[in-house]
Amino acid sequence: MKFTHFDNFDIDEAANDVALQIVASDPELEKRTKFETGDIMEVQDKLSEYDCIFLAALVGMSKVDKVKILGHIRKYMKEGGVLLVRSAKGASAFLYPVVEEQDVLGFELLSIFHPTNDVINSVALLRKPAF
Ligand SMILES: C[S@@+](CC[C@H](N)C(=O)[O-])C[C@H]1O[C@@H](n2cnc3c(N)ncnc32)[C@H](O)[C@@H]1O
Repeated sequence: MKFTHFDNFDIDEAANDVALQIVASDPELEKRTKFETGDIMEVQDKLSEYDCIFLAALVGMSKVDKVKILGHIRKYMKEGGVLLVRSAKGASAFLYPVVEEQDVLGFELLSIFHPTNDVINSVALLRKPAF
């Protein structure tokens, strides 16, 4: 992704500071990357600017919070936009919240992938339908 711009939202300023230091090791990537500190639940119209949104596994630690955050993102993201949600299966569910089909109402579920190697997180690929 040589021309893609990345906007990162994290509620924790320290997490963004560390991420910024990592990205700064690649000056060309740094130019295309922004970090904003704040609760994703406070981000509204800005979400409609993105073709693709990645939701980190630990954003929404309980099922109730995760479903609320998924609903918030669905409300504001662009129609036809893609949302990649990290999930878990088996023992990794002790560490990370599991996202199931019934949690992603209003999205088109494109794919769920459960890795069988040493990668911990599963991923669900969703699309907001274009009406
Ligand atoms: C697995 S870490 C990802 C860190 C880093 N932003 C990245 O993408 O590599 C999950 C991050 O989600 C952040 N987070 C949790 N709840 C959030 C929320 N409601 N809004 C924004 N960020 C949140 C935490 O502060 C934590 O840094």
